[in-house]
Amino acid sequence: MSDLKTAALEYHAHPRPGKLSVELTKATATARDLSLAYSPGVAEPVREIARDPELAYKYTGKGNLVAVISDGTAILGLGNLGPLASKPVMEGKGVLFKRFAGIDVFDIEVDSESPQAFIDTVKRISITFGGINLEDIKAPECFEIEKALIEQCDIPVFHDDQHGTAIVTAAGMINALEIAGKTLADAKIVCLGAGAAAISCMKLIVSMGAKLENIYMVDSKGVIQSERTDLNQYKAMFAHPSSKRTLADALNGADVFVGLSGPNLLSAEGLKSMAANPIVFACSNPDPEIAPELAHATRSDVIMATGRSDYPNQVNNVLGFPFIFRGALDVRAKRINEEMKVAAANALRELAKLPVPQDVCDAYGGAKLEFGREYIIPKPMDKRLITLISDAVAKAAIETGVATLPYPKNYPLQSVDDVFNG
Ligand SMILES: NC(=O)C1=CN([C@@H]2O[C@H](COP(=O)(O)OP(=O)(O)OC[C@H]3O[C@@H](n4cnc5c(N)ncnc54)[C@H](OP(=O)(O)O)[C@@H]3O)[C@@H](O)[C@H]2O)C=CC1
Ligand SMILES: CC(=O)C(=O)O
Ligand SMILES: [Mg+2]
Repeated sequence: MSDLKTAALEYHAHPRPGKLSVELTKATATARDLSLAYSPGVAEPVREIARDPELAYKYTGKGNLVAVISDGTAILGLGNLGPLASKPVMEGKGVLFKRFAGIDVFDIEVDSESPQAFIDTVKRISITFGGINLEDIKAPECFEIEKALIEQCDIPVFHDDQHGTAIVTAAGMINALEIAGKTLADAKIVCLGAGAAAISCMKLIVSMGAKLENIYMVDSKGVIQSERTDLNQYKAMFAHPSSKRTLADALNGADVFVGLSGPNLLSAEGLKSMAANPIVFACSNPDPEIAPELAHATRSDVIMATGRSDYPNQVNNVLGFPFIFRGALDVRAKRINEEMKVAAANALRELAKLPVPQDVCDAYGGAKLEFGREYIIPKPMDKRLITLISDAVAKAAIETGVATLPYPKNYPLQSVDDVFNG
């Protein structure tokens, strides 16, 4: 077994199985405490909530509780391995929510026979939570599922692989283009993959200034172009007239490659054919579309990012979902709208340009981190993410009328420790 495999299995198994547990937030030392926490005292908040459902936010953990829910149909880039196998990833998302944004998570793995069964299950349990983070559900079913749940639930429902990924990718791409001396409006972009993450990423960058006709989306059958007759409605949005048919055709002269597909699908030859200062976001997890070592050996001018924690430039939705939900929960937003997503992307992009605190450099091996080819996007350990992204999201929610609470008194948060100092 490789060192990483052994260490990863050991980490998950010991000293107790898994990565999360439930903690108590109130005193439970005496009979008096128990008479408040349970019978008879618990009847009082029950009666209050029955009278006014909004009081669930006052008397229960609902307002700080997010469900991370999967059917296991697209677990990272590992494919459809079923709901139970997705549990380590869903627990992992719970770890990130808690560590970076102080949000409690129940991970829920649903064994559903159809998208409708999944929708019905999630809808029925949705009242438990302040928000729902859908995870690792494959396209195209994920689009129908998210749309239905947004319509049926009165709490934020957010498919992280779509929107979390899109927000972080857009931020990283705009910064990388700036470093390469290019612009989003002129960039020729190849997106390998046409699933949940890819469709949403390309939609967001178009809304932020990329031109649809400059985007070549490539699925397992080749370039998505007007003559294809096998496209679902989501892929069809990206079809335009083109003589390009293969990934190699699309890569020739391209400025940007975004991989949201699977491992080792970008060859050295393909990378060689890209324009000067090529930007490569090989975001498939855990194994990228091209290994950074091969990319750097192939092109000395490449600006390279992966979804992984162990290389520079981690373009991963961890930079988005904890802070976006924090902001949305704190103003009790009814949904996470486009303005909130763009606000998050811009906050993330701008943070990358600020001087990096020493503790963040220390957490990443001590090297000085500075806006440039090896640092296009902030690091997950940067405490300023909660300050800036959650603030931007909360303000955008208020400005666009989806917030039901005013700007919080404890904002902008300086750290996770500030969350309950309202
Ligand atoms: N770094 C990050 O933050 C994130 C990374 N990802 C990564 O993106 C990838 C896709 O995830 P997701 O969108 O949720 O999954 P989906 O199942 O929704 O989409 C997978 C897509 O990959 C395409 N694909 C698979 N194999 C090939 C191939 N050989 N050539 C071209 N395209 C191929 C599929 O093509 P077809 O449509 O023809 O079947 C499909 O469009 C995963 O590797 C995941 O780890 C996802 C979210 C976040
Ligand atoms: C990062 C993530 O959500 C994924 O690869 O699916
Ligand atoms: Mg995912």
